[in-house]
Amino acid sequence: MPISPKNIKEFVQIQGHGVKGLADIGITSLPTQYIKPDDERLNKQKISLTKDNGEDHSIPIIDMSNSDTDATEKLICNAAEKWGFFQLVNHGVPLKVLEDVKAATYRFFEMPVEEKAKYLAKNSPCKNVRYGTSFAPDFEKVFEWKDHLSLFVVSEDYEEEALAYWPLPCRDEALEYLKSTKNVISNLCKILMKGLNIHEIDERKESLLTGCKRINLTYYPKCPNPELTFGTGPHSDASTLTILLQDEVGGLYVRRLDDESWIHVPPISGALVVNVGDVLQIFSNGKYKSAEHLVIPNGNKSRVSVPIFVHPTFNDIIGPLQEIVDRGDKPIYKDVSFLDYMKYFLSKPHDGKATIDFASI
Ligand SMILES: O=C(O)CCC(=O)C(=O)O
Ligand SMILES: [Fe+2]
Repeated sequence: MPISPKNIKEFVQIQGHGVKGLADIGITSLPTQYIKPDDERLNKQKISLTKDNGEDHSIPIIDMSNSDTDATEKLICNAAEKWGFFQLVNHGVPLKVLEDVKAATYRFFEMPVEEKAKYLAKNSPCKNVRYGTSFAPDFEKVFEWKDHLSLFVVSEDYEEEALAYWPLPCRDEALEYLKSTKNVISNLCKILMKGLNIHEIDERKESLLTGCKRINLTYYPKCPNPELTFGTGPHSDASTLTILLQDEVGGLYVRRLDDESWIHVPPISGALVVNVGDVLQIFSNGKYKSAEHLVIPNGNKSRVSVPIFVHPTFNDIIGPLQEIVDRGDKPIYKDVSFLDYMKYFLSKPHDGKATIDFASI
């Protein structure tokens, strides 16, 4: 079936075929709606090597099973300051849980369009379950080459809602992934707070850091011209922390904080990629940094990833943490409502690190 650029939006977004639908009918060149202007693309000059003269320059790889916990904690806080990104190995989440949620992602996206379309925003029986494409297609001039299923976890009794509404091909696996990552997430929060000299995490603080979560099952189909587009455009996350499971295909790049070049995040079997989000940069008054990152799709294979965005609740106000202000540090961010922050993030295309200006003083 030939597709003219005129009906791309109808086919991909409105009918819900997604970009996977375009890949499945075998398009051989990228529709113009996905082509980024030349000066915005990731060209080779902007990429730095992960290995140079035998030296490894990639983001830190941190082994959580190291018996020297002080040293591990320092590595984590240091990575959050200097990179905003690191990979965790031996984190305690069973490999099977990770493999199962990747397989479940394929199962969801391989369903017929009629099944997936039941979860489009206009059809979904639950507002916390959303199937969609690109990032913010209502606001983007150029779309991103990806489809996703977003599962929001907004309350303590999320399990009941999940059992009732999450799509069956991925429901149990996504729930298991969520449960199995709970410890590592709370452990990371504790360590990162300790690095700010905050030693007590009461219920209130726990909720501020991790009160809501969103799991995205993300599908980047094989792309006819990957060099002309983004699977995910340059952005930093609006989260406190993001825990990301990627498969073996690769294509995730992070912007280095020192020289602003982009560096590949090499897939490591069983590892979780962790990144600092804008909210933690704000909470820490700029000590921890949310780094920009992007995804280039692959020309030969589809790729899946499963991020968990960990964030405050939509009733929370975010700003530099009270302990930091009480210590006398001059706040560089003002208090803003997290709901407003999120609304702002979702009302524009991905635009690098610009969102955080919303909270800058
Ligand atoms: O798919 C990935 O590797 C990263 C996706 C991402 O950065 C995001 O969804 O915020
Ligand atoms: Fe991201």
